[in-house]
Amino acid sequence: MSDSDSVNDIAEARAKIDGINEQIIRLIAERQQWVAAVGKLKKDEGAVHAPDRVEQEIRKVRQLATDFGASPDVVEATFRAMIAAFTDFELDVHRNAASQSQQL
Ligand SMILES: C=C(O[C@@H]1C=C(C(=O)O)C=C[C@H]1O)C(=O)O
Repeated sequence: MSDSDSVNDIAEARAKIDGINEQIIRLIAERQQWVAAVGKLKKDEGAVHAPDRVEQEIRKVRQLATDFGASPDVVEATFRAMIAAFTDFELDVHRNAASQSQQL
């Protein structure tokens, strides 16, 4: 398979993108497990939103993007969207865990 600078077949480039999507989703699934763990450990719903932590992560991922040759703006936008979705997910996990512990 040719590299991204010399590829001249859209289907071949898209097959690469599809393979990368699969790797990203594997990592998202792994990330989800850890976000769920955090959601169970937080004391209350107010703690689920952690804006200082989000900004700290954004600073880190922008630097990592630069180190790896990715666009910091694309990486920031991607992470802001992902973290927003995970925060909603974490809120569900936290609520379920809280209602289960009330039933015990
Ligand atoms: C996972 C956490 O909770 C939420 C989800 C985050 C994420 O997906 O990175 C970051 C901050 C919070 O909005 C956390 O506080 O670490």
